[in-house]
Amino acid sequence: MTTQTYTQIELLSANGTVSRRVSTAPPRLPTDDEIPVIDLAPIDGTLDKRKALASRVKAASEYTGFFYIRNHGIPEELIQNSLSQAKTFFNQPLSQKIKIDFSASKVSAGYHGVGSTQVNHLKETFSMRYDPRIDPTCTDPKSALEQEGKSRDDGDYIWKGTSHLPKFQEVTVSFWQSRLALARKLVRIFALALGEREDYFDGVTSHPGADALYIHYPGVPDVAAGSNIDVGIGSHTDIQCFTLLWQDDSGGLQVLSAQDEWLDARPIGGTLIVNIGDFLQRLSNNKFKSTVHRVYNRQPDSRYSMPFFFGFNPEAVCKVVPSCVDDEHPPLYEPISCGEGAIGTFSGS
Ligand SMILES: O=C(O)CCC(=O)C(=O)O
Ligand SMILES: [Fe+2]
Repeated sequence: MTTQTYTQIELLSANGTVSRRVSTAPPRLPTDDEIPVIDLAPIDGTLDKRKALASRVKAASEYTGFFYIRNHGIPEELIQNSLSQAKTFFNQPLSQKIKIDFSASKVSAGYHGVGSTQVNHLKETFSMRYDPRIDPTCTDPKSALEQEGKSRDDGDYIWKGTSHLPKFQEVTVSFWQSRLALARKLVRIFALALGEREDYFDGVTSHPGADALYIHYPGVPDVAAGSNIDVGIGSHTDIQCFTLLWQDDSGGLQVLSAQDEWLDARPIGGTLIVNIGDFLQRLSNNKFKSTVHRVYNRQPDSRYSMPFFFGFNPEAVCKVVPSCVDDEHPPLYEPISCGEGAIGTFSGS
């Protein structure tokens, strides 16, 4: 009989640095229950179909907090075009990329070079955030910007510094819009999965957190020699409600199982990954799991991924969802806003 051995890791969460027990065994493939592939086609079907979908989402959210989605409605061509734009952007000389330096941006968007965020990693990122001007459901973007105390120029910074790249803005915005629409549909499934009416969160998603990243993990030419360095993203949880993640074929994403073992969340063609973030775990009174994950890119080639982090309206104060509270499960958390929960932890990483 083999015995499992464990070690402790330190990781970043919305509650600061926390320590977790982790098996020292190499990552294994997840079972179908641990990280299921869920067909999203019923999302546009009848209420009964949406409820059946919600019960699958509930099971996955309560177990590992990660699942793949198939038939998500985002055209493969748009994903591939976005990937080409990401590659074109990162292939530029550093002098060009830092024209949209993240630290000089007024809206926390832009370029982060290798080694510039607090999570251990070897990666560079391009990030954009929610902008009412490109949200097709926003009827008055001008006053929305004024309310947030922002000007058009703040949001234009990343587009001005990339305007020499043909179609970069057009494709990047279009991919962002398609994931925003998908996230707004999915949040209604989460509402059902939590035992509420499906419009429960609608009021807090009019100008939601919607941060989209292009990530480039450079390859490690001599993997054996580099085996001691961090190659990817260190262990962390995502801080908002949920993440929609596209990853290329490289592999390397590892997810902590309910039994504290690393699972290999391998890429599956035609799918995106959805994972629960800290804020949704909090609103669910810990029923849904915001799960620790990390990325290793131990290969000579570059790895690319494109995550989209979805949160609620930053100022909306949200309480633990009533259906997750009863005499035996009193609320574990005070009401808080998604913006407050994320303060200090979002760094474009
Ligand atoms: O690159 C990936 O596959 C995952 C990225 C990630 O976990 C993150 O950016 O929070
Ligand atoms: Fe993550």
